[in-house]
Amino acid sequence: MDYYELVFTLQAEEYQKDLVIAALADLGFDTFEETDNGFKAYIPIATFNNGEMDTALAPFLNDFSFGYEVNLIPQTNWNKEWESNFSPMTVGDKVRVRATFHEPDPAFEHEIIIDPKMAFGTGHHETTTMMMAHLLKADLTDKTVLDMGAGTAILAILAAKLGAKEITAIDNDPVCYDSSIENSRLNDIDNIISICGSKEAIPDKQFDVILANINRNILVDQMQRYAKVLKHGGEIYFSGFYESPDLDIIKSEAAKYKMHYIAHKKMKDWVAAKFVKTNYNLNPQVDFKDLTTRQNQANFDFKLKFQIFF
Ligand SMILES: C[S@@+](CC[C@H](N)C(=O)[O-])C[C@H]1O[C@@H](n2cnc3c(N)ncnc32)[C@H](O)[C@@H]1O
Repeated sequence: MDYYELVFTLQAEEYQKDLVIAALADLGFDTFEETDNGFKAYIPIATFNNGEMDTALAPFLNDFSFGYEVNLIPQTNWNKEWESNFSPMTVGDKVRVRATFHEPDPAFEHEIIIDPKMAFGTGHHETTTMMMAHLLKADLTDKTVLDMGAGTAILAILAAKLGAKEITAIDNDPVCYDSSIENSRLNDIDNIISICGSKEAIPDKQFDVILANINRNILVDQMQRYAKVLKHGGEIYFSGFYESPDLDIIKSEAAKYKMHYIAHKKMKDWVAAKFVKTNYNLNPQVDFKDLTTRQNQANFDFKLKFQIFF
C-alpha cells in the first residue's frame, strides 16, 4: 500500500495546528508526525480517487492561511520513514514506550514495545499520553477492560501490564487490527482479544473499565452502547476531543446513560476525562474538579461504593 504524505509548514498559524489535525483525522488521516516547523500527515493513496484529495481538503484549508506539499511514499519506504522519526517516550517514571529497534531500558517498570506501521498509538500524541496517565492511577487488577479505537493496542497492552484480567481491543481499521495482534505478541501478552469492527462488534458482556480515545462525534454516537456494557460502578475514560465545546457535549451525553463526570486532564487543547457509571444522580452543585486530592478521591470512592451521594 502506498501513502500520501502531506507536509504542513506552520509559522504564525501554530495555534491552528490541532484544529487542522482534527479535520484531517475526520477525513481519514490516521498518522501524524510533529516536525520542527509543523507536522506531516499520512493517508493511503487508495482512500481518494484521482484529484479527490484536494477537493476534500479545500473546504477547511480555505479557512486557514497555510499551504501544504504532497509527497508519495511507497510502502517499501514506510518502515524506514517512521523508524527514523520514532523515538522512545516515557509516561511518568514507570512506563517507557519503545520500538523493536530501540535498546530496552531496565530502569522502567513497564516497557511497551510498539511497531505502529500505519496504526495510531505510539504514545507521543497527547491523548494517548493522558489516557496512559489515567491508567497508571486506576486499579486494574483482575479487571475486564474494553479498549475501543485501540489503534496499536498501546492502552490495552498497558492495561494488561497493570494487571487487567482480560482486555477486548476493538478498531474498525484492519491495519490497526493487525497491529494490535502483532503488538500484543511483541509484548508477550496473551489476554488481549483483538476485534476488527465498530460498536456492533462490542461483545454483549459487562466490563469493569472502558477506554475510548476516538473523537467527539464517534464517542457521542457510541455512548449508549458503552453504557450498556459498563458495569455499575465501572470507570470509563474518554479522549480524542477538546475542552471547549466538546467536554460539555460528552458530559451531557454520558449523563443521559448514568455515566457521570469525575475529572479530566488537559494537554495543549486535548482532553482525557474520567467518568463513573452509577444509578444515582450526582449533585450538579458539587464541583468535581476539586476531586484531585487523594483524600477527596477516597471520599468519593467511598460514597460510590456505598451509593451515597451527598
Ligand atoms: C486516536 S486513535 C487512538 C489509538 C489508541 N487507542 C491510542 O490511545 O493511542 C483512534 C482509533 O480509533 C479508531 N476508530 C475510528 N472510528 C472507529 C469506530 N467507529 N469504531 C472503532 N474504532 C474506530 C481509529 O482507527 C483509530 O485507530
